Amino acid sequence: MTAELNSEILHEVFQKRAVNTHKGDYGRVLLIGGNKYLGGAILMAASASVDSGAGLTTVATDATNIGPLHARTPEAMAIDWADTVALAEQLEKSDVILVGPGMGTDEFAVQLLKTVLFGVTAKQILVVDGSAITMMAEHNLSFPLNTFTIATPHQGEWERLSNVMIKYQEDIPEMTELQRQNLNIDVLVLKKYHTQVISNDRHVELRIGGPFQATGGMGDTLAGMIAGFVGQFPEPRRATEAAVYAHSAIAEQLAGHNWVVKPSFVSSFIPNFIASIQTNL
Ligand SMILES: NC(=O)C1=CN([C@@H]2O[C@H](COP(=O)(O)OP(=O)(O)OC[C@H]3O[C@@H](n4cnc5c(N)ncnc54)[C@H](O)[C@@H]3O)[C@@H](O)[C@H]2O)[C@@H](O)CC1
Ligand SMILES: Nc1ncnc2c1ncn2[C@@H]1O[C@H](COP(=O)(O)OP(=O)(O)O)[C@@H](O)[C@H]1O
Ligand SMILES: [Mg+2]
Repeated sequence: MTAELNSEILHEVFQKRAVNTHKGDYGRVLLIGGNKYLGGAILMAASASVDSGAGLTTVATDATNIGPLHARTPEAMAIDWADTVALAEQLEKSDVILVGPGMGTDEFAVQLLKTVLFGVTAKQILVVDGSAITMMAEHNLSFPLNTFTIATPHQGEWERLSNVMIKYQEDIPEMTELQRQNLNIDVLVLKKYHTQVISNDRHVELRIGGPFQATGGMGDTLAGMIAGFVGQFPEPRRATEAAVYAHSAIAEQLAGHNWVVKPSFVSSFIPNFIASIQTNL
């Protein structure tokens, strides 16, 4: 039975911060994506990670995106994703790695994705989104065996990756669960109207949110939130569920006075939303 994902998850996951802590205690998050044409995707993921409260956010992206990133989100650090030495250093020291938003699917992107999939370790958490999911499907790549992996496909991306057609995703959820296990995904966030979050201990469904979220960048923002949440809150399954719930709860609040809710608008309300549930005072 699929249970409803409700606001209780927020109270379970959001924890008051201990006073004697510092940025190193709240996650070193590395976001990899944004080619020359899709830089906005990784910029949106970056602001979502920073606004979620990640201790340190670093972006590995096409060099053309670094100036715009710094102008919009100066809290984030950046490296040129073609700089193999800087990339290897960041890959080694990060706690959470998100790969895929706006990455594109060209040969450079495929090689970069392989570097990430082969380079992650058991101490890290990997979040795979967007173009990275499409490339995994196209090139038959495997998720790493020893790294906790969260995949965030929309239905079209899940169809490519799992070969479960969208109509069967709806009618026969058991096929999706079987493929989640076969593909070695620890948490599957199957994004759609009524997003599902499926992990080995439970299967929950989101029943808030709405078509005011049907705008490019909404998933890139969710991916950045998930990275920021798993970087700072314990238990990545529950932290992912909390991110999925908070993302749509914020959008729904904003939809009261907005026809569409811009993804960057959602991000800007994350700190306020978390504080409405949990304060540091
Ligand atoms: N400003 C930017 O730079 C943006 C960059 N983006 C990036 O562009 C790349 C391609 O992603 P896209 O998703 O746009 O394109 P894709 O071509 O990968 O997927 C979209 C296709 O999937 C189908 N589909 C079926 N069910 C769906 C569902 N429930 N939700 C969404 N689509 C569904 C759509 O009809 C469409 O044909 C990704 O890396 C993504 O991160 C997008 O996020 C859009 C904004
Ligand atoms: N009609 C809808 N109702 C609820 N949520 C929606 C709706 N349309 C889109 N969303 C949400 O918006 C996000 C879109 O993600 P995605 O398709 O990856 O966007 P992008 O890649 O453009 O950033 C998902 O979280 C999805 O659940
Ligand atoms: Mg997407």
